[in-house]
Amino acid sequence: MTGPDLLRVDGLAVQLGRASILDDVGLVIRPGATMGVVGESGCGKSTLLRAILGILPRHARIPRGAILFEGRDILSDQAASARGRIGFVPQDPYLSLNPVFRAGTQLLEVMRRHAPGNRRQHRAKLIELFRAVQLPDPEGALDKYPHEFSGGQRQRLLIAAALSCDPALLVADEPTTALDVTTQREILALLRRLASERGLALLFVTHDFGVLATLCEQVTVLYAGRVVESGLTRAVLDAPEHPYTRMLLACHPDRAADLIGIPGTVPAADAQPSGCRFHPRCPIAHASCATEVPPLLLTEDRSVACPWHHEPLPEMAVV
Ligand SMILES: Nc1ncnc2c1ncn2[C@@H]1O[C@H](COP(=O)(O)OP(=O)(O)OP(=O)(O)O)[C@@H](O)[C@H]1O
Repeated sequence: MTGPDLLRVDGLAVQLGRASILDDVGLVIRPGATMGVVGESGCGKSTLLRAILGILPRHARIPRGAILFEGRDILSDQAASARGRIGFVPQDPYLSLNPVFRAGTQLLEVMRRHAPGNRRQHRAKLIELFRAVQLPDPEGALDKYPHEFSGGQRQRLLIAAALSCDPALLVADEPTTALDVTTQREILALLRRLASERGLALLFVTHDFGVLATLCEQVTVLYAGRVVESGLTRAVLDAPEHPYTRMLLACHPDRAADLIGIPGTVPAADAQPSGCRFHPRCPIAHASCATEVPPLLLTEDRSVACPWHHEPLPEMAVV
């Protein structure tokens, strides 16, 4: 792929008190590209999205790193407004709408704060977006309360809201986990279509390798707040190299289930192991893995943070 970067995260560290939630995290998304972020629960996926969206908890610190969006460092106050072109689709449509206000009232309020134009223009744009996300009765939808929509329809509403600021990047935190399987498929197909029709880039957090394979050209695998492997999704899924990625995938040959099954647990963020953070769970760990932080090595089609990635894993490494 060529062209300028749309989003570039460089050497990002996030701390909450003494806990190192993210360390030296980097990723690059080009305009119109799709990137998935995977890793077990607690690996820092949501924290990465929150840092990009500027919604980290108040006590979070960013001791190192940069987040460049359209070339501007959005961690600095002056450039924070550049985040206006990043749309966010939340995880749970049930929790993300206020039940006591009509859909139109809530979404028009979001547009009043973030989109240019007056109320009449915002209304017309919302109806057009409702059409684009295939919400039934787009005009009547503005006057309905959240409980009058199904879960899938609420997610469509929130996707329309995310599109209302004309984003160049749509960030989504497991936007289909609260939905049934059929609705999940429809929402994923919708996101794929919108992304390709509008030239939108997608940054997608998921637990689901099936979702990853269908929606994301590239993948970043996080473990305990660090990137362990990144590259083209097809290459990584077909031939994972980092022991962590290999074990994740070995647990889920159908690649459509939640990530469970690697012996041990993700370390607590305030008790990260020294050296490679995966070494206490790694079946091929060498002595140096406990002391030396492995750099990301560039191989032919990806980056991998393990000098021993060519070594085979012993059988029964996963439960
Ligand atoms: N507000 C907070 N205060 C303290 N620790 C936090 C806070 N938010 C997250 N953490 C810790 O940061 C680490 C990463 O959490 P994060 O939610 O980013 O992980 P995740 O990969 O998105 O997990 P999940 O898949 O379960 O959503 C975890 O150890 C978590 O306990």
